[in-house]
Amino acid sequence: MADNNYEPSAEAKAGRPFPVSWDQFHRDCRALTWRLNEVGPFHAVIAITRGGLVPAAIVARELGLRVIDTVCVASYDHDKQSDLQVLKGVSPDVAKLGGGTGKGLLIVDDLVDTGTTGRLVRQMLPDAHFATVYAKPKGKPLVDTFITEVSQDTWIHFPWDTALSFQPPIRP
Ligand SMILES: O=P(O)(O)OC[C@H]1O[C@H](OP(=O)(O)OP(=O)(O)O)[C@H](O)[C@@H]1O
Ligand SMILES: Nc1nc2[nH]cnc2c(=O)[nH]1
Ligand SMILES: [Mg+2]
Repeated sequence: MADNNYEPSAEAKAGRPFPVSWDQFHRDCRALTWRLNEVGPFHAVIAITRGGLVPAAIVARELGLRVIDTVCVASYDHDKQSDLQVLKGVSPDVAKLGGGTGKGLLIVDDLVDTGTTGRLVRQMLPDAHFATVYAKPKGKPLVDTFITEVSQDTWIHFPWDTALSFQPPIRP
């Protein structure tokens, strides 16, 4: 029987796949850190889980930062966007370091897409610096620093979501 409730996933709607290798991701995170180094210094890094954990670790290593916090949010169930849920906010110690408004704090995420997640963290910490590795046009205005812009119809495949697999040759 036909499923009349079928709703295409965000990935299917985006259409254009953009696979990123570990190597490429590491290089892009380093490039991001070179830019952030011009903006800092920062008291602490706040990773937006889960995707922000990997770039936050690399950025923190490069900037010599050892105070790392998380804001835990969920907005996509695999690739279907649902209501944004805040599962954990900023820890009181780190909020204090940022004077309550986030001044001197660095928020890191892997990407901005529609900007829903970015908007929420900006509301929580309006004076923090918000950095992402990748940015799509709708979310770009929310980010202070990013490295690579991709089109809105691109779906980024991160190395922790993918695995090497056989590809048949183009000409059989
Ligand atoms: O700009 P938006 O449209 O809000 O999309 C961007 C957010 O979506 C992804 O997170 P997701 O909620 O899928 O969770 P994850 O980080 O745990 O993979 C990504 O890591 C960003 O945080
Ligand atoms: N992996 C992945 N997650 C997302 N969440 C919102 N947009 C994207 C995207 O392009 N790739
Ligand atoms: Mg995320």
